[in-house]
Amino acid sequence: MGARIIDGKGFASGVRGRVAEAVARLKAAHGITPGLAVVLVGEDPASQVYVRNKGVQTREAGMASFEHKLPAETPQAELLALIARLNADPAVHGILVQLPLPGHMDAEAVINAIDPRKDVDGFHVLNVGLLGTGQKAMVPCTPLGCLMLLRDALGDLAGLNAVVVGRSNIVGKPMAQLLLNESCTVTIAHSRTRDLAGLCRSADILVAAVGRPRMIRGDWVKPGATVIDVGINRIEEEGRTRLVGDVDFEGAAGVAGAITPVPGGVGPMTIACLLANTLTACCRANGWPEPEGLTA
Ligand SMILES: Nc1nc2c(c(=O)[nH]1)N[C@@H](CN(C=O)c1ccc(C(=O)N[C@@H](CCC(=O)O)C(=O)O)cc1)CN2
Ligand SMILES: [Mg+2]
Repeated sequence: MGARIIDGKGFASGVRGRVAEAVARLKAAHGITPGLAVVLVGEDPASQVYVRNKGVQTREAGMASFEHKLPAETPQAELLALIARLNADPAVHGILVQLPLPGHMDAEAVINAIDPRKDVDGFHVLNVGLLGTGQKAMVPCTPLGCLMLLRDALGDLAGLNAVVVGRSNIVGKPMAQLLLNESCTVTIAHSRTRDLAGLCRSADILVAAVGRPRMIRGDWVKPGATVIDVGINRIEEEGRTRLVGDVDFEGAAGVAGAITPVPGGVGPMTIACLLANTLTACCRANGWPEPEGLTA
């Protein structure tokens, strides 16, 4: 195993510490506490864990946490009415609706009902457009976390060949956009891409976000490349449940220059960047300078 293991868990803890320091400064200087509202619809077990962790980490950073838990069968109009109240609430600087939503809801309509200035997930179509045109946006948390890890590992990313495997609105597309904004040469690959292995082997930066356990093999990785594994797949192996990424970690770590593990790589950056985005939204709402090193 030659690759440096990128410690996302440790890096995320540092980001949360910097957010907490900035929050303390805002409180002392202006008497304002950034507030994050998280909405969970239904009882999906993984979502319940993520929402609980968001609440805990929000409070640990000194911010106000508002949790709204609605039954799975809640009519969409009721969720939209809650979002309208949160949009109008001056104590709430960030709003997040946990995904996935129950099947009867139109996720796009729900997300686009959030005030874009409070859209700390960066999923609102206005923020997608702002990011796509290189303007100041709220940036989706997981890709923002990947970007922070890449900048830390590599410094200037300009001119590097980046391949993003996966084209979701939540990770793949915004990740590609962020890398393009860093002047990388970016290719988005997906299930219909031809010679995926060959394409991956051309990447200085390889981001895997496909949701298929260990799909990216060691011999798909260019020697010395930086591999960012966004996958979180629960598999049954040797009689127990294991969490694995979209990359064959053992194989890729023998070839790559640096690689994120699963767990403990990209995952913890998601909530750290949510806190950073909430702080950013609070600063922007009040016309204060943005926190340094916590935005794209
Ligand atoms: N509205 C949103 N919904 C969802 C998002 C999101 O960013 N916004 N992302 C995911 C879930 N998610 C946060 O919501 C999330 C996923 C994973 C982790 C994490 O820390 N993973 C750990 C492993 C945890 C485990 O054992 O399961 C890791 O990879 O090390 C945090 C947050 C979908 N929904
Ligand atoms: Mg991880």
